[in-house]
Amino acid sequence: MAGAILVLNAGSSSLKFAVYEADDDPARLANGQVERLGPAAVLHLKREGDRESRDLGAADHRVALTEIMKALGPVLEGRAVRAVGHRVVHGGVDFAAPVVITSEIIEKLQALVPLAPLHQPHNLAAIEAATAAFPNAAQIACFDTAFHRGHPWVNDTFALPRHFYEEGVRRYGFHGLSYDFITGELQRRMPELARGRVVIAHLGNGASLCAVREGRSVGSTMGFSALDGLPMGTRCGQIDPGVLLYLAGEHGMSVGEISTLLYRESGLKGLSGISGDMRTLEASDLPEAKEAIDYYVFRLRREIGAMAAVLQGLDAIVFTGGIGENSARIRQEVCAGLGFLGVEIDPRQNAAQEEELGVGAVRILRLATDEERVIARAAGAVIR
Ligand SMILES: Nc1ncnc2c1ncn2[C@@H]1O[C@H](COP(=O)(O)OP(=O)(O)O)[C@@H](O)[C@H]1O
Ligand SMILES: CC(=O)OP(=O)(O)O
Ligand SMILES: [Mg+2]
Repeated sequence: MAGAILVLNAGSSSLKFAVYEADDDPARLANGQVERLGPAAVLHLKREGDRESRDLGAADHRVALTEIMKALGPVLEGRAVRAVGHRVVHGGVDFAAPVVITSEIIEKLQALVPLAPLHQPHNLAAIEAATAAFPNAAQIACFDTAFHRGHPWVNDTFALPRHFYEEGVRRYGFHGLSYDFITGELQRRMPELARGRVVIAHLGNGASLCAVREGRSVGSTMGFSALDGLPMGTRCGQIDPGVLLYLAGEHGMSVGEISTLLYRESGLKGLSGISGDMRTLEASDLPEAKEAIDYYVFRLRREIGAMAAVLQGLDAIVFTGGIGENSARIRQEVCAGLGFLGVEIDPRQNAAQEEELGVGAVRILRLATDEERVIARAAGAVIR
């Protein structure tokens, strides 16, 4: 029976999936996602040039996974699933490369749930569901943190007493599977640029920047958790730790309440009071929507400047992720304030969603990311 590799990627607002042949550079048989998880989720499935979208109504990650498994029935018919590759957002200090999942590993990943509450529980639930559905398949974990593990120490630490670093209180960085894919694309298609100084902006529901030199991560805006750095759909991004002390001390907020506030009620959603979804905000005429976007753009520009300083110069900016790939407005507004770095965007090429957008000294690229492909390659290598 022909073999297949299934990939599951639980993001904070989406559950993405893909099925590949179990070959060397595996051909993709189908892919898609359940997006806008919440009260009005939508399932998209692409297969052999066919596209289908279906409203699911209210769906969380669990419901989404059940619907995806149903939708994949016909794709998997007559094929044995040899491996299931999982995105696991937090690998902590122990995991710097993909691993075959065992019960000991699950225990270690479980311990990291408090560090990535919007992702890790769903990643683990997907592992459990896939193990039950495909008991003979290898289950493989691929980590968002792995790409950043070669960070220089100054970029990896906080200015806390040193024993905290040993304990694992470090700046890990996330979205590593996406950065891995994009740097791979640069190496394959633009090798000269791949040797240069590149800032990759992964702007999805979660968002971060990665400073890449010679294909390796030397800095990122995300840190110990996926809260730091840029503002996101529902997450605050960088915040003065004094605010947290104030909330605990003066408002008497518990750890759980502060966690809910920072992970689920802040960012674009908190600022606008309307939505954490960029499409909704861009379509709104309310001043609060514009203000939330203004803050998003301001912080993005500020952090791109910081990453350019980490790299001591800038050869290219790459936009990727749901917002980076699709929002001409965000790309335009961000680049408009970066002329001093040699960043100049062509409004026509940008509006036309072309790949090359820059007309100044710094190249500006819009590239679609493919975290599932990176996971499939790793899973393929394991079963070979
Ligand atoms: N055409 C578009 N214009 C603006 N924003 C978009 C567009 N398409 C998707 N987005 C935004 O992308 C974000 C989701 O990104 P995605 O990378 O799919 O999320 P996740 O982090 O869950 O993987 C949402 O804020 C969504 O509104
Ligand atoms: C790490 C993270 O924030 O991921 P996502 O953008 O998929 O939610
Ligand atoms: Mg994502």
